[in-house]
Amino acid sequence: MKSLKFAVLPGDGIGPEVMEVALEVLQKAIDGSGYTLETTNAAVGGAAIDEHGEALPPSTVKVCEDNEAILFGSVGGPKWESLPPAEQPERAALLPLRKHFQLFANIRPGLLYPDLVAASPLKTERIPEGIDIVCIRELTGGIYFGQPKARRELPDGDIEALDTMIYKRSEIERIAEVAAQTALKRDKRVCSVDKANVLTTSVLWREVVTAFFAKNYPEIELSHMYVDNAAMQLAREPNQFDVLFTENMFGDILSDEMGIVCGSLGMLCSASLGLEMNSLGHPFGLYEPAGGTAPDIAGLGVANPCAQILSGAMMLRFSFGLDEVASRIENAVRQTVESGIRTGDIAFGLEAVNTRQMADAILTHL
Ligand SMILES: NC(=O)c1ccc[n+]([C@@H]2O[C@H](COP(=O)([O-])OP(=O)(O)OC[C@H]3O[C@@H](n4cnc5c(N)ncnc54)[C@H](O)[C@@H]3O)[C@@H](O)[C@H]2O)c1
Ligand SMILES: CC(C)[C@H](C(=O)O)[C@@H](O)C(=O)O
Ligand SMILES: [Mg+2]
Repeated sequence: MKSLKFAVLPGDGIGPEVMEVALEVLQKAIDGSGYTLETTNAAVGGAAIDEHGEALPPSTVKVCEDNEAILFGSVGGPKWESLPPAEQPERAALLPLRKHFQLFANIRPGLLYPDLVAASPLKTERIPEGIDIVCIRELTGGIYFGQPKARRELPDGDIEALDTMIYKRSEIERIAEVAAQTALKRDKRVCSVDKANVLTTSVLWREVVTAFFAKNYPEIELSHMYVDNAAMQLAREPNQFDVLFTENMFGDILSDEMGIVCGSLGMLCSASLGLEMNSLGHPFGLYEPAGGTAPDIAGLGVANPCAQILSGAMMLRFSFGLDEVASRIENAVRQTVESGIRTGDIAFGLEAVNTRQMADAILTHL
């Protein structure tokens, strides 16, 4: 038996709830395939603060380093919001993990099945065929990581705080390559989103992206859009996009918008990849739902597990090369949703099921 060796970091809030059933789905999907799951659990986020006194204990980093991929839940929540900002789960665990493994390429598919259009806040006639776009978000640069970050009291008693937005040409080129490779497997259209009418980093972004595509990928149709317009266009006509390509913070904001336009954040999975390969010769990656710990429904057992399950499918595809198994999981999720079995966030008129029932239905479609 060959083993699929990955780290499991459930985190906080709905993280452990959706992780538990996602692992069952992965297990069933590989049953009889000659593979076995070899998972190692590690504490992260608020759960790790409670257990070990820090959000990202060295032992957790070690577990991640010793594995071929990371399946991540989500971190954060009201319980830890009163801690000093630098110690909070998001900043002290998730961002350092992304940086540590240089996971600069965040891939978030915005897929709305035709049967689910009623769950989108958009009018059905605007999206009769559903939605199929993908957001490529730069994940280890920009204002999230730029130094200095500071907060200080001024002589007149006022207070100021600053974040710094920095991009290097090399950082822009390496994520442009990911956008291009993604587009080549799709409709060969990339829309690069920036704020080049205001930001210096965006001026560089646009220059570098334009030159990069002209030189390396003339067959791809490249367009540029300001981020404010992109936010509006995404709500107006999402299918005008094929690959939506942008920097870190714009991608964070636009991908949540894409999530709801595609029915629910509970459906939005993601893969974060770098250049490092695992011992199997596939990209090492971190796979996580794009949404958070959903404190408003955590503990109730009603969260939508699809984003976590689909993140697991992305892991099988990218980090283990198991395309066929990944597709089977994606089909099982799709068939379940199409059969009308839905958690509350996507039920819209149908009777809502809970996390367990949703997962059971997905299991029966495998
Ligand atoms: N990757 C991560 O770890 C991650 C991502 C985003 C937010 N967060 C953290 O999560 C906490 C809550 O953040 P927030 O409330 O702004 O965003 P959120 O994504 O947790 O929740 C926003 C809304 O979406 C809903 N939602 C999200 N996932 C869902 C699912 N699977 N099923 C059903 N509904 C779902 C929630 O119920 C809520 O109404 C914060 O601490 C935030 O920093 C973590
Ligand atoms: C929790 C937070 C740090 C994170 C981000 O902003 O990248 C999240 O919102 C996401 O979209 O993955
Ligand atoms: Mg986000």
